[in-house]
Amino acid sequence: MSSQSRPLSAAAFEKARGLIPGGVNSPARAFGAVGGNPIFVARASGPYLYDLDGNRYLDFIQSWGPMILGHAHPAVVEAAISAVRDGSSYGAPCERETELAELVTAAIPSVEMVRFVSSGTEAAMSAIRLARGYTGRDLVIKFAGCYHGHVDSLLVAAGSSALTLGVPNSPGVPVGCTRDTLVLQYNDVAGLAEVFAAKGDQIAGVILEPVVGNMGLIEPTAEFRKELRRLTRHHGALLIYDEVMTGFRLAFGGAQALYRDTPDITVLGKIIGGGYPVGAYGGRADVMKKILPAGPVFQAGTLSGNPVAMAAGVATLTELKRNPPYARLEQMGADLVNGLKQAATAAGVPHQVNRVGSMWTFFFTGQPVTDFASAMTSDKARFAKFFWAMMDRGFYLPCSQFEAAFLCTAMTDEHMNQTVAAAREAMKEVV
Ligand SMILES: Cc1ncc(COP(=O)(O)O)c(C=O)c1O
Ligand SMILES: NCC(=O)CCC(=O)O
Repeated sequence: MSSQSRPLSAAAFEKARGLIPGGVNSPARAFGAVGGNPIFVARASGPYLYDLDGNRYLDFIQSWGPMILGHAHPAVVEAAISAVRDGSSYGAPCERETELAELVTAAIPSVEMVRFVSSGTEAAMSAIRLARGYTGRDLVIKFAGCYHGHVDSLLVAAGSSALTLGVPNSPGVPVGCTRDTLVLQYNDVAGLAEVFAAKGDQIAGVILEPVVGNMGLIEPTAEFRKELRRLTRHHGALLIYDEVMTGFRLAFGGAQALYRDTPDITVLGKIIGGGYPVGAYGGRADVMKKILPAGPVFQAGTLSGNPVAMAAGVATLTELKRNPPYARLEQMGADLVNGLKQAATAAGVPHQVNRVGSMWTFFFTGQPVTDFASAMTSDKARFAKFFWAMMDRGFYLPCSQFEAAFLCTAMTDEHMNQTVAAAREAMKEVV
């Protein structure tokens, strides 16, 4: 595909910028790290996005993860339409909530009970409050470069757009809100042991992305996971897996199924709402029963358990259960990444590619990427050039080096081949 022209997107962005800060409702989509204007999406279908100017892109963002079945999957569309016809929100319980809760708890054994909210941010915030309420302790450990939404106490050394746009610790977050947040390096077993030795009896919980997507994709070591479980258990702290990205993506039961881990609390979002606003947190029944009105820990929401989001979530999980795509996504991911590595090697571009299943990141660095510091060795200017070289060929990659890319079930081997062929050309433009 030749270089694309986007005057209508440019005009739409200009107009939005006068009305919406930065022209966007979430900074991750502003193209801040790569320069230039974001595309404005007119519609999306299967693996493709179409912009206002009529250009088509193979979409490796997939709404930052939720659209594992691709855009506008017929079963999800039907379920949502049917739910809307029954009324969009009640502020009263309905059976669609229980139906999704049944699917989630059956898929993830550590989640015996689940509470639905409206975003991943809300879910992570509530999970932290629950851990503190349950243990009667204040300290929470998080890891540099992990992102858990924009809740004040977790917006410390945060990944995703906070990192990309240079505000891992945002103005407006009072020191008091983050005083009880301890930040460690991902995969740093010695650091973890040290903090638990010093403060173990004050630690309410440890929250992490069990596979990180928000500083680019980073895998946990087996030792790190093992020590996390051992130390939290030993010291009476709760282990919180933030599976907003990985839940129902890396396996039906999430990263914890892949690794056979058992966290105390799991944070969910994205896929479980099938593209509608949703979040959830769940875990051991004795812990979850501390939430109001079963227990004293407050958490509420007008649109929590929204029937349209529940219906879309039920349709998505039902489809994933009926036709498990994980083996095929794994194979497509492996083929794609091998092709990208070959393209980079042929062009003499130093690189590291991290991948778990259908999530991957191509880092422009020669050094293995295992934590925040090694992710930072990437050549961001080269990444930006590659991003635009791929955009111009019709491939929509994450617009930051520090984000994961996603595959969806609507993609085929042919799409992977096309992507590799485009990358071969694009790599020549970045050296
Ligand atoms: C791991 C993780 N946790 C939490 C969140 C926050 O979710 P949301 O954007 O729905 O608030 C995100 C993504 O944004 C995420 O990737
Ligand atoms: N890693 C980025 C996200 O997952 C969220 C996108 C957004 O905040 O728009």
